[in-house]
Amino acid sequence: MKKIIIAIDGFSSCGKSTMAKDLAREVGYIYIDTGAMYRAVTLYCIEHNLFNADGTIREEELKTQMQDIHISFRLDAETQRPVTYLNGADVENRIRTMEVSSRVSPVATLGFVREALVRQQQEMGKDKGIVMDGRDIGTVVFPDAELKIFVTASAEIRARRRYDELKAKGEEASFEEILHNVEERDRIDQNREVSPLRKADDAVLLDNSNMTIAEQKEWLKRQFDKAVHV
Ligand SMILES: Nc1ncnc2c1ncn2[C@@H]1O[C@H](COP(=O)(O)OP(=O)(O)O)[C@@H](O)[C@H]1O
Ligand SMILES: Nc1ccn([C@@H]2O[C@H](COP(=O)(O)OP(=O)(O)O)[C@@H](O)[C@H]2O)c(=O)n1
Repeated sequence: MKKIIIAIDGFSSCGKSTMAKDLAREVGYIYIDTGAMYRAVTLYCIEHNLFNADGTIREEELKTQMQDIHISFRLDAETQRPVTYLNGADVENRIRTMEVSSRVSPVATLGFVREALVRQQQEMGKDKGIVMDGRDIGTVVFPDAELKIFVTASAEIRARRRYDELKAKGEEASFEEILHNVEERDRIDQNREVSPLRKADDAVLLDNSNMTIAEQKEWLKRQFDKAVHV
């Protein structure tokens, strides 16, 4: 069967990576979470004092240090889930904190950051057989992807899902803070100059506000089956 590229974009916390990961496992494709890459660059900035006290980024310093930032994914042998590595260290949990969530979108507005990460993402997908999720996959990274999905759900539902997830991990979280973060990131992601978040004209729209994880998984599998059989 021919191998294709599946691009899944959409708003924050709506279930993109959940469905992308499930599909990749089921059909034997590679899964790449591009949000994890922007989060890893953000963690690097926090750990290397590249944020000023007012929250702005020391852009020139980050630009010269981009060549020192190496991001990779490895499969956890036990869970079979991908784990994000930054310069050889497992950062999977550290990139999911509220601190990183609150700083990542400004980092993702920087053209030189996007150029470096997009280049790596295109390299990862050059042999196809890949499911990639993010904000600009169907529009910029793989404009010729055979299957493009754009996912959305109401902000309250998305914040509730993220809140439940953090609670389950035992992390302190406030629903109001998460809702604010989700809305703020959507605003920055949609309004940035470089590769703003938008639905590609040929993407299939999915509002999963009232869908279960199992339902959206089946829906995506049907889209995949259609795309590989044309
Ligand atoms: N349809 C759904 N119904 C309820 N919870 C969901 C659904 N899809 C995903 N989730 C949960 O919502 C949270 C955010 O999902 P995630 O896949 O990380 O979103 P994204 O990749 O879009 O940020 C996760 O805890 C996930 O388990
Ligand atoms: N392809 C991508 C992926 C993420 N991002 C940025 O990285 C942030 C974190 O992405 P994410 O996918 O981990 O976000 P969640 O929806 O999972 O919280 C987004 O809010 C965007 O600012 C991006 O600009 N382009």
